Amino acid sequence: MQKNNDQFKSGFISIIGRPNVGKSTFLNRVVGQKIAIMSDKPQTTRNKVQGVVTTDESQLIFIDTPGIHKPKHKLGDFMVKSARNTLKEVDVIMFMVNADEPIGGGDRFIIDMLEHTETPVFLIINKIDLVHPDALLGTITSYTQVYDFAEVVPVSALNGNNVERLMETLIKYMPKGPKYYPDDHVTDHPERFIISEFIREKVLHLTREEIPHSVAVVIEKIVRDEEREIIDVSATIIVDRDSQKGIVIGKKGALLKEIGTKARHDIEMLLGSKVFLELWVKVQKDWRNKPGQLREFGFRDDEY
Ligand SMILES: Nc1nc2c(ncn2[C@@H]2O[C@H](COP(=O)(O)OP(=O)(O)OP(=O)(O)O)[C@@H](O)[C@H]2O)c(=O)[nH]1
Repeated sequence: MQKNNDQFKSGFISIIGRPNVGKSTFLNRVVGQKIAIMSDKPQTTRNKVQGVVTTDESQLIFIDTPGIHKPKHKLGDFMVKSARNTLKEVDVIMFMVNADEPIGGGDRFIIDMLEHTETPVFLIINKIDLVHPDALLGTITSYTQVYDFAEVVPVSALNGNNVERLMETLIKYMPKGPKYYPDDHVTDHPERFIISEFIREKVLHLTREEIPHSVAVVIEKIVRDEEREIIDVSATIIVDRDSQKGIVIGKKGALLKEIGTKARHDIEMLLGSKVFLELWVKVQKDWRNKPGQLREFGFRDDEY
């Protein structure tokens, strides 16, 4: 039953943590739809992705911030700036860490960033399915010794263990507020962005360590062909170096074909239509260090 409007609670939650701690996995679990890219390689989430969870009494709006790390090049600067600014705007910060790894330099870097924030910070110990409960206590202590967390919640984003309790606790911290989004709204991003992320995800999965994060995907067109009842999608995969172009294409184009087949499947699910996907590969040297090109690929400094 819908509660009275003056009882409704809503707010914004930022998920931060070192790359690979499971932020996207968590988001996908609570939102219940594949909207944030998942990968076993670090730093695959580069744009802010919002997931919206609406219940009868509340609406939680999640911001999946890029993995915070010490900036190594221009792209890193964009990511850190974005993460830092979101911390000020939200109602709760979820600081997610790995249950099976000790506190490290990357975590301390984030904790330093949290020093000056007044927003309540939850310590989320993820991947508890990988550790013995006895080991958990030591991990918790190592974090609570260095920061005064508003809540400490161990979860497994993968199998859902304790996620429900985390959601209930989050709701407690939300202020009274409006329903910002309609009930069926799960993401703010246009289909274009999600499609490019699907393709990028396949490139990263299928090329393993050979292609680092130096890959961008630009969607050239999405056109519905009413007669053929098909959607034509054309996209360009942009890499740093000639050698990477060869890797992405593969022997006689085999890898590019596999990337295309897998991405097409996801895009068809998203759009609910048959899709014809055309992929190109282009070399654009050193694109990560050129602000002009970063903007062209969708990284906008002034948005943050
Ligand atoms: N065993 C286990 N694995 C998990 C859990 N949550 C996430 N993973 C795995 O950890 C890896 C990284 O998960 P992601 O969700 O992509 O991590 P992320 O924090 O979004 O990574 P970035 O986008 O790089 O910041 C994937 O292989 C997940 O399957 C968990 O609760 N248990």
